[in-house]
Amino acid sequence: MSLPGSPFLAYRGKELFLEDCSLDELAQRFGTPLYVYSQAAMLAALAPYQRGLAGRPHLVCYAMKANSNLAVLQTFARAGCGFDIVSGGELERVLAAGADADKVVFSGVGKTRAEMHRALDAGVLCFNVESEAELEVLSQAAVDARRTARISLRVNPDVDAQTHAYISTGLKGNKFGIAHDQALAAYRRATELPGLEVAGIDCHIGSQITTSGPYLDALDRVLDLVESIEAAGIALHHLDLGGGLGIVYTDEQPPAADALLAQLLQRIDARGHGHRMLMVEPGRSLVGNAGVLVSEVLYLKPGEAKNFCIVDAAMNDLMRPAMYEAFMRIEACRLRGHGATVYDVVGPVCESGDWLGRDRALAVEPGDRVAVLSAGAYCMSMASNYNTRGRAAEVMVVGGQAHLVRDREQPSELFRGERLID
Ligand SMILES: Cc1ncc(COP(=O)(O)O)c(C=O)c1O
Ligand SMILES: N[C@@H](CCCC[NH3+])C(=O)O
Repeated sequence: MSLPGSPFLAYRGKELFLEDCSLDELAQRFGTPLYVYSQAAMLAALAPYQRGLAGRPHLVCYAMKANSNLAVLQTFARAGCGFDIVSGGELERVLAAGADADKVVFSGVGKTRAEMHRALDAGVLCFNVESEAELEVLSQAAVDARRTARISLRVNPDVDAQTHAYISTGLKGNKFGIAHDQALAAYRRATELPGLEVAGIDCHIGSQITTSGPYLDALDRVLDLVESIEAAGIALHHLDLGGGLGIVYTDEQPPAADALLAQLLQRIDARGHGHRMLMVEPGRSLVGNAGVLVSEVLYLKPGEAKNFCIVDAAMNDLMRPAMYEAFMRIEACRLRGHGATVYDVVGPVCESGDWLGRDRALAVEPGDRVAVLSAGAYCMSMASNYNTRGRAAEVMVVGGQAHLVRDREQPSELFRGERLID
């Protein structure tokens, strides 16, 4: 029986497997909490993007904030992907993973001068600029570095992505991008400034988007702008459509990437923009359903109002439920014969917001392991050391073999760089 979201994850008899690896056995071998990723699932998620864009100049830039493990980055770099980064730290990571800087786009509303200098030295493909003020600073940085910064302006189309308020980015109340009405003036300014070369335009309206309507609305707004920018004599080489496509956590039905792209390309072609290089910046949809978090049941605590299943993973390992009240499926790694009890699945962190799932029917005993599904995106990459907890280890299954791709952080490593005062 395979589970929603991933054909790579299924029960075989009583045991939960990711590809050919029993999650219970991986937990015994590597300890818990443990993130486990399937490389095959990541590449399978990339395929519809590549299919959807085949035959035209394009670049799939993996938005690495979703999961920045080096082996994950290496997987996408070897598959020909570029990367969407949002910090100097992400730049160092992609370079360490063997990616080409000239396939990197640099997004983000708050790039520092130091980050701009490093990205200019590395030779990134494009800066996705998010304000006029940033344009001025980038121009100065490029002149100082005696380099040219290729730029695109991120436009805020004021379109509702119909997602959680915290992960909507394309509404005028959001901090992201340059307002549609101000974009043409910003492009004019960009052509006047030294050190800058206008390369394209981009737009990203939010994350976990499950219908194509908002994408089509945003595209229309962007193409309107492209037409007025080119009418003003400013050439745009590429069109970056951003990321944001949702995944299945429970019963969502997002369009497949190739189906979504077919709709967008039809609109692009119909309006006469088919010659442009196309870029996309998917994050969650490439990795989300390719990973699970495996955790051990420490204690079962029956209560008057609630039963608690206390596990060894916590909000510091996986904060989506605490932060967005996000629903993530939780399954036993080994099915038991007895009936299920309804539990809140919680971690050891000292916060009542430290929960991974509420009101979940589980048949488990202490020492059993559970898997939080769809945990490949925005889980390990958002982990922290809160309560001075070391971050989990990470394993990647490649061709049926499990590889430890990141060690568990040990408690004694967690105060490195701190000093006592004499
Ligand atoms: C500029 C930009 N590009 C791409 C992404 C990736 O989004 P997602 O992981 O939803 O595909 C994000 C995150 O929302 C983003 O801010
Ligand atoms: N962290 C968010 C997604 C943020 C997308 C980045 N702008 C989540 O877990 O859903």
